[in-house]
Amino acid sequence: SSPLPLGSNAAPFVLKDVAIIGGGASGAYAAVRLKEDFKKSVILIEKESRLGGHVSTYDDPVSGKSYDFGVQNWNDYGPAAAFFARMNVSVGAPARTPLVSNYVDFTTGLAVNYSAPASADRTAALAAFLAAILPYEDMLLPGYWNFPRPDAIPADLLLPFGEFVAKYHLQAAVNQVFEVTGMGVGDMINTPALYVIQAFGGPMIRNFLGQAGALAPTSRRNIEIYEAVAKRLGGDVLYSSTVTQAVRTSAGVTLLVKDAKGKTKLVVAKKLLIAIEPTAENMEPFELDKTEKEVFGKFKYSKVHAGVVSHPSLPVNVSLVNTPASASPANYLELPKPNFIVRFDYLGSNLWRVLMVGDDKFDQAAAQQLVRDNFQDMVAAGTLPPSLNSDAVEIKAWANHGAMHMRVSVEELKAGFVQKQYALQGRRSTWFTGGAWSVQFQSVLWAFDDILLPKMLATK
Ligand SMILES: Cc1cc2nc3c(=O)[nH]c(=O)nc-3n(C[C@H](O)[C@H](O)[C@H](O)COP(=O)(O)OP(=O)(O)OC[C@H]3O[C@@H](n4cnc5c(N)ncnc54)[C@H](O)[C@@H]3O)c2cc1C
Repeated sequence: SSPLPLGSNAAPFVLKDVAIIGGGASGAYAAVRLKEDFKKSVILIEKESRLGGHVSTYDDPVSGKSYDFGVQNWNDYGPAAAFFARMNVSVGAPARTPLVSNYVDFTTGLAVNYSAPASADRTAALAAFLAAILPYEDMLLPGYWNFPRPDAIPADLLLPFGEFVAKYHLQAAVNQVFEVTGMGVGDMINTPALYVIQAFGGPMIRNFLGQAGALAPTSRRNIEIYEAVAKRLGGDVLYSSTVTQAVRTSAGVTLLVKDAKGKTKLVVAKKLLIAIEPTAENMEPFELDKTEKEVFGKFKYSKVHAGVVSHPSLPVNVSLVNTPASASPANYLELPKPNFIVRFDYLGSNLWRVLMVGDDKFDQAAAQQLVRDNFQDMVAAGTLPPSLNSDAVEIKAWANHGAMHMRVSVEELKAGFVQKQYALQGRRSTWFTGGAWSVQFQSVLWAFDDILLPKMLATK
């Protein structure tokens, strides 16, 4: 009853209960649960040569130390602690090196005379933020399963975040919300509050308020969790592989999968679980129908990059925080506008982490150029000392995180976007997980999978 195999008769044939696309947070976790808990045969198709998606651990050959420049830690939310235990990865509170913040306008390279909010004011604002969003938490986490009808969406969620901040007097928390994760949405102040709440949210605030913990492997190598998953999945992963063509019907799916060497395989599966961002480019091989195209075509998104860089002029034990001159002395709603570098953070061993966010055209070349330009501007402005024997910033490691923080306009939300998006679940034997269906936090996505998988398996 499977759809007809595609193309090449020579391609080896793989028959599975579920084919999963993308071995990041949501796909790798789903693969383990489907295989071990639900006793399904799975095949995980991952385009890189490793699992783990946004986790980037840099093993420094000089110092022998490891530095995480992607995912920093896991909110102790939902199944997170249990999953680490299950994978035999020992976890503790994440190591945090205290850094001194130096505020610099990266558009000019000049230092900014900025007074960060007092810590007591920030804590009070975070507590007020949590109280303000508490009534909405069940509508939003761990996904939009209980999202209200278009005419019942709380007005707070549709306010531009800047107005939400003003309404609840959250000014003293804004720079922290932005610097930690809120910057992912780009122009945070003008983004609907819904998406900033999703980018920061209850689990994160509880962590900062000391009401909930955060976890990280005690090895100080965050990739350890996905190395453990890879071991458990063994030959059920096709690495360095992507789908080049797909036939999807209500009876099942057939996928033509190609690896880096150009070798192809046909995968026939009863169900398909797509665990990658649904950009037009990513979805192209899946031959979306009109309904799917209409929904996914509405998404706007950011592009995110992170790197490990080095230069003798960069300051040790310091975080250079991008702060517009207009934020001086204490205008907390003045934030960098995309495309921007958020910070240069000292890691240790003469290494710094850079994190940057841009629009949908912000590619790796543009991001790396921005690093070099922002750095040169700081030297030219006298904010950083010149160095006699080293001009350009050296890029030691790079992660192109691609499209993230999928979001739509208030008008689309009021036109029932969330309901239309969720109605795609299960059509043509295809199910979806990942950030675009929930939030950009690994432990929340694991909790999202815990809800999704039984629904997926309950269908014929
Ligand atoms: C710099 C950075 C720091 C972060 N820090 C944290 C943090 O501290 N804590 C936290 O909880 N979250 C953090 N996040 C967010 C978190 O990593 C994401 O929300 C989460 O990884 C999203 O999971 P996902 O399954 O949707 O996608 P991903 O984890 O990105 O997984 C997608 C996977 O699919 C693969 N893939 C992509 N396209 C294809 C294709 N066409 N075919 C096959 N495979 C494909 C990718 O290689 C990847 O492995 C961070 C994100 C970034 C970028």
